[in-house]
Amino acid sequence: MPELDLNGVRLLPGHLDAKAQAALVGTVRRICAAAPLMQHVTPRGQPLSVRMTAAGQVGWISDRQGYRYAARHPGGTDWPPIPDLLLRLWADLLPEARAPECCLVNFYGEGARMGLHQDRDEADLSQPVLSVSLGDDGLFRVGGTARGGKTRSVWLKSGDVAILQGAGRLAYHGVDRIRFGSSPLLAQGGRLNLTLRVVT
Ligand SMILES: O=C(O)CCC(=O)C(=O)O
Ligand SMILES: [Fe+2]
Repeated sequence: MPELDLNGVRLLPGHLDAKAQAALVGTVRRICAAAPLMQHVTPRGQPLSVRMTAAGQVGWISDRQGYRYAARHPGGTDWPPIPDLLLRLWADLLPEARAPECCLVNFYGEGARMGLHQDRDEADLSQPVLSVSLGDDGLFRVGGTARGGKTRSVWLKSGDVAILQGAGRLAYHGVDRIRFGSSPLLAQGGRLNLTLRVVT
């Protein structure tokens, strides 16, 4: 399928075939076994609807103390390593970039969403963020680099890859809703989104 440009965010529809998607689900299950999915709270104590974990040297967490990258899962264990499959995908698509240090795992159950935000907790914003969607369709909204601008929405499907880089690196983005049960990939339904990030 042809590549799309959403306010500088590159979208590669159907980049991963069914076999690659199934293999990635296996790697996510292994990550979750070592570092269980958690429902973080915002600094004000509001629970996020998306459940999260991570792989890599650091993982993104949020609690009463704030949002940040942390060297350990809140349960006290190290984050498991980033799966080779994902490291290869990154190297193939982003040969110029530094190696990713975090793979954030987002799980959207029925009704979960993510509000519009910029990804800017990373130190070097010249480095891209690579996102992989697996499972149920998610309605992805992308705006410009200022809050309140015009936005565009597309349904992200299982196997789609998005790259936030250059002009799109600081684009506001979020997930308004998922079509629960739209994909057979996860037997219990839901959407997984994996983002690879250079953090330091
Ligand atoms: O789920 C998605 O497609 C986007 C996730 C996201 O924006 C994030 O984790 O920062
Ligand atoms: Fe984001």
